[in-house]
Amino acid sequence: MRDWAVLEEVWEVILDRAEHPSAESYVSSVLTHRKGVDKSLEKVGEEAVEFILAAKNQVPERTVSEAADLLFHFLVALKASGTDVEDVLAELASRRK
Ligand SMILES: N=c1c2ncn([C@@H]3O[C@H](COP(=O)(O)OP(=O)(O)OP(=O)(O)O)[C@@H](O)[C@H]3O)c2ncn1[C@@H]1O[C@H](COP(=O)(O)O)[C@@H](O)[C@H]1O
Repeated sequence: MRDWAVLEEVWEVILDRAEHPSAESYVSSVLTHRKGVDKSLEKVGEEAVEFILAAKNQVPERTVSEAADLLFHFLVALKASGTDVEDVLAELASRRK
């Protein structure tokens, strides 16, 4: 079993940063920004492209690093857009055959 717990940990940190913003926090800076949703969505697009290029060019280390960036910014974008991860997980689960 892979350690998916880190994804949950990062999600919990994002929720905490939303509730208790701090000046040093990148996540808080995005979530409290007037255009936070736009900023986070822009990062998702940017990181998705970087991930695609790394994977297409078969650069394993960069593919891993860009995949991590994409997952992180995707989670921030979910929070910024008011989407609950639980709903996404439930949707995925409902598609299981
Ligand atoms: N995984 C990350 C993570 N990945 C990237 N980043 C930040 O995201 C910003 C953008 O970095 P990228 O590498 O995505 O892009 P870049 O091209 O280097 O930078 P840009 O010019 O695009 O802004 C940088 O400030 C990075 O430090 C992250 N910031 C936080 N986390 C996680 O979120 C937690 C909370 O972080 P804070 O909110 O900063 O406390 C941390 O403990 C980590 O687990």
